[in-house]
Amino acid sequence: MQEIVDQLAGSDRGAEIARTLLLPYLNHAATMYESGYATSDDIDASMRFGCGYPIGPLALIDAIGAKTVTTGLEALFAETGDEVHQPTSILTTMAGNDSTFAQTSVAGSVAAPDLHHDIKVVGVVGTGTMASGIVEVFAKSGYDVVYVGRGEDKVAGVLTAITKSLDKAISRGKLDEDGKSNVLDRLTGSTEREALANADIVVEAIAEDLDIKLELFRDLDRICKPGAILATTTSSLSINDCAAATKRPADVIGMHFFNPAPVMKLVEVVSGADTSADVAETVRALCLATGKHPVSCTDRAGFIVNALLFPYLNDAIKLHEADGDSLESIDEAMKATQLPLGPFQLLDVVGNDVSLAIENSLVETFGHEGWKPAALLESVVAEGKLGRKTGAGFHTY
Ligand SMILES: CC(=O)CC(=O)SCCNC(=O)CCNC(=O)[C@H](O)C(C)(C)COP(=O)(O)OP(=O)(O)OC[C@H]1O[C@@H](n2cnc3c(N)ncnc32)[C@H](O)[C@@H]1OP(=O)(O)O
Ligand SMILES: NC(=O)C1=CN([C@@H]2O[C@H](COP(=O)(O)OP(=O)(O)OC[C@H]3O[C@@H](n4cnc5c(N)ncnc54)[C@H](OP(=O)(O)O)[C@@H]3O)[C@@H](O)[C@H]2O)C=CC1
Repeated sequence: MQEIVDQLAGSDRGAEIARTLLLPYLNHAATMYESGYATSDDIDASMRFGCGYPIGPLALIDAIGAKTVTTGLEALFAETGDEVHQPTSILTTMAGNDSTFAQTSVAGSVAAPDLHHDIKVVGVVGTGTMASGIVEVFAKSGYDVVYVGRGEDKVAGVLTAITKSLDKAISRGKLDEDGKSNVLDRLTGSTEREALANADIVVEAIAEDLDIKLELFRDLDRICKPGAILATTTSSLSINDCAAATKRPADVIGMHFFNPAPVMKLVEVVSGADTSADVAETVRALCLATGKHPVSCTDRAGFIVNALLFPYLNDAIKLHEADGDSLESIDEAMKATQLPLGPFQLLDVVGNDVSLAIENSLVETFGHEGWKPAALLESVVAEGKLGRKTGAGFHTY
C-alpha cells in the first residue's frame, strides 16, 4: 500500500497522470459515502472485488491522508473550475480533524443473510459474455442451470466456453475430469424461454436496451412459477423499470455481476422500490453460496462501482484528447498504481457500447457536465470499434 502512496506522490508524468485521474475518483467515493448511498465497507469492497483494485478508495484516502487529498483536489479545482473537483465537505472536515474512514467501518457487525427461498434450479437468459460467465458460476457452485439463447449455435457456444474454462482449470490442477463432468451435467441449454418455467431464480444478461429487457421481463412474468426471483445484471438500466413490466415487482432485483463473472468476486444486490427484504436477503445468501461477495444498494444509475469507475474511465479518454498522452502511457501510469488494467484496456474488456450507455445514464442522473461522454468514446462506438468483442476498440486485438 505504501508503494501506491509513494507512486502517487512522484514528480514524473506517470504520477501526474495518476493523480489527475485518481483524485476526482477519490472525491466521488467520499461524496458517495457522505450521501449515505453505501457504507464505507461496501464502497471499498466494491472496487476491490468488482475491479480487482488492490485497495478501496476510502482506504486509499486514509493511506494518503485526507489533508493531502484535499490539497490536491483544491489545486485541480483551481485549474478546471469543475464542481466535481471541489473537495467534498467530509474530506475537508477529515483534513481538519485528522479522522479516517476506517473509523466508520461496521464490518463484522452485519448478520449473515438467510436463504428464504429454496434455490435448486437457476435460469439464465443470454449467451453473451456475462451470461456465459454467470452460467459457469452457478454450475460450478452445484446448481442446476437452465440457460436460454437465441439459436442452437449460441446455446452450444456457452457449452464450448465453459468446457474450455473447465479444461483450463484441469490443466492447472484445480479440477479433475469427474468434477468437469459434474459441472457439465448440471447444464441444460434451450432456445425456448418456456424452459425457465421451473427455475427458482432467473438472472437475465441480455443486451443493454430497455425495450428488449422490458419485453423479456413481461415474458418471464408469464413463464416463471409463482415465487421465482427475477434478477437482472443490467449495468445502467433501472430495476424499477424492469419490475414495473411484471405483476410481481417484489420478486424483481438487480444482481450485478462483474466481468469476467467467474473471476470477479463482487455482486451488487440492487433493491428496487418494491423489492421485498426477503428476496434481497435470499439473493445475498445465494451470492455467498457461490463464493461471491455481495454488497447492497438501491436503484440508482451506476449503482456503486460504475458510478465510481466510469467517470474515471471517461476522464482518461478526455486526458488523452486534451493533453495528447498516448493510450499506452495512460494505461501504464494507472497500472503503476497497481490497478490490474489500464483504463483503455478495461474499456475494451467491458465493451465501448456498454460503457457509453453507462456514462449516458450517469449524466442523466447526476447532471455533471464534466461526466459527458468523451467525443472519442462516441466515435469508436459509431465506428463499431466496441472493444475486444469486435477485435478492436481503443486498442487492436
Ligand atoms: C461494466 C459493468 O457493468 C461492470 C464491470 O464489469 S466493470 C469491469 C470489472 N472488471 C475489471 O475491472 C477487470 C479487472 N481485471 C482483472 O482483475 C484481471 O485482469 C483479471 C483477474 C480478470 C485477469 O488477471 P490476469 O492476471 O490478467 O490474468 P490471468 O492470470 O490469466 O487470470 C487470473 C485468473 O482468472 C481467470 N480468468 C481470466 N480471464 C477470465 C475469463 N474471461 N473467464 C474466466 N476466467 C478468467 C484465469 O483462468 C485465472 O484463473 P486461475 O487463477 O484459476 O488460474
Ligand atoms: N460487458 C460487461 O462488462 C458487463 C455487462 N453487464 C450487463 O450484462 C448484460 C449483457 O452484457 P454482455 O454480456 O456484455 O453483452 P453481449 O453483447 O456479450 O451479449 C448480449 C446477449 O444478449 C442477447 N440479445 C441481444 N439482443 C437480444 C434480444 N433482442 N432479445 C434477446 N436476447 C438478445 C445476445 O444474443 P445474440 O448473441 O443471439 O445476439 C447475447 O446473448 C447487459 O445488461 C450489460 O449491461 C454487466 C456487467 C458487466
